[in-house]
Amino acid sequence: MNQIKSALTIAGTDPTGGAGIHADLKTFQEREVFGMSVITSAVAQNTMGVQAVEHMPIAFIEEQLKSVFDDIVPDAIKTGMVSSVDMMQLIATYIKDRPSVPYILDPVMVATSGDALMEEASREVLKDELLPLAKVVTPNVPEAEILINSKIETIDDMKRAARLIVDGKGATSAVVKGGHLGEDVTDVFYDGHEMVLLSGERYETNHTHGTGCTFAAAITAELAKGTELKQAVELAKEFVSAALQYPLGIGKGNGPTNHWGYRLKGLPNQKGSDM
Ligand SMILES: Nc1ncnc2c1ncn2[C@@H]1O[C@H](COP(=O)(O)OP(=O)(O)OP(=O)(O)O)[C@@H](O)[C@H]1O
Ligand SMILES: Cc1ncc(COP(=O)(O)O)c(N)n1
Repeated sequence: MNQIKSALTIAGTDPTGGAGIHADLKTFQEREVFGMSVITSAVAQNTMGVQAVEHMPIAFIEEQLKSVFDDIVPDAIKTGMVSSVDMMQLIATYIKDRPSVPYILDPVMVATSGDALMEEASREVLKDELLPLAKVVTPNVPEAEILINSKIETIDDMKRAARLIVDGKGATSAVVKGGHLGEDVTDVFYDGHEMVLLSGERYETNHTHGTGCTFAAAITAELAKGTELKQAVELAKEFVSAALQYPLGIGKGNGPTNHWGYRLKGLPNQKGSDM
């Protein structure tokens, strides 16, 4: 029997289940990877916005990390909401200690509702300490603008951003996501050699809560299973597209995505096998 692969998400919570840790674990499960989680911050939020945030004490985040790593070393690690400099520096030590485990950095800064999820003071540490460790970094357009300190208005700007993040800042690869760039939902993937445009149909839906988390979690699950990098990103794009194509219709605001949408579309789960 093949050993089941596992993935760890280090992120914040969403009690309504659409974003953060919850979106990640649902995605891992759908991709047949054993999901584990370390909570950085408990967020009282829903599809309408963020109501309150409690950050976990650093010592307790470390206890959680130790609990996981003393027992089950993950096959891939993803970070989402990591608010403070101290949290980033702690997490960086765990990632550096395991250079062969792919690390996926979703540089979550602001929720869809506009609420801040990362302290401004953490931006430089994210750029200097986490970015160079990342196998893939997945900024949306506003996040990429902060990473490169310049405006992004076109696909060419997205390509320039991806180049600066990889060639300039040391990530192995980047996907600059286009969900916030007008009518187009083209994402730009760059791995230092190849620039690939990932295009897809734009679905007219406000059920987009957790889209970014879901996309990065799908990449994480694929890398945990050993899928090649470009293929992992392409599969994740199909996964998140299907999650938007079949909205669930719940929530009073920006509702959650449908994590089993890809099954309705008949996309394969494991390579070569239909669900
Ligand atoms: N309306 C849409 N239809 C189809 N695909 C979309 C749509 N909106 C976003 N996407 C895709 O979803 C993924 C996440 O993109 P986006 O730029 O929205 O990230 P994000 O800002 O981190 O997520 P969120 O909007 O949840 O905060 C990308 O692959 C993007 O192309
Ligand atoms: C705990 C947490 N992490 C991340 C997001 C961003 O979600 P999105 O994927 O919509 O950008 C969120 N709203 N809450």
